[in-house]
Amino acid sequence: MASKVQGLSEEERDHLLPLLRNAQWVEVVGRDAIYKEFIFKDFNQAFGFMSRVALQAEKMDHHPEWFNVYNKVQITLSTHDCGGLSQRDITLATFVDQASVL
Ligand SMILES: C[C@H](O)[C@H](O)[C@H]1CNC2=NC(N)=NC(=O)C2=N1
Repeated sequence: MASKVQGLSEEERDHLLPLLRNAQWVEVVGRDAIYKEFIFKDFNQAFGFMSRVALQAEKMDHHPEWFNVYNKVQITLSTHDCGGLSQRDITLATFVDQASVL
């Protein structure tokens, strides 16, 4: 069974969510999750990005919900093990942003 993951505290949310919003992540309505859309030059760039994120996700054992068509990748991050946002989503969001500009 997946062990318990702590959700973000109110203090952590107050600190972290504005930083994420500055980086164009939005809070999903009706669900404790964050979302961002990435547009690349073409499918090759989009899939290269997804490959980098996929390898990191496996390393972290923390996986994105995502949707890709051609050059567009839409990503939702949330932690199923705590039913909402945790530090793991923040860490993965930071990695995703870095991987999107390589
Ligand atoms: C068993 C396995 O470690 C868990 O199910 C992991 C896998 N990847 C995961 N990914 C995400 N986004 N949330 C989780 O709670 C999660 N849990």
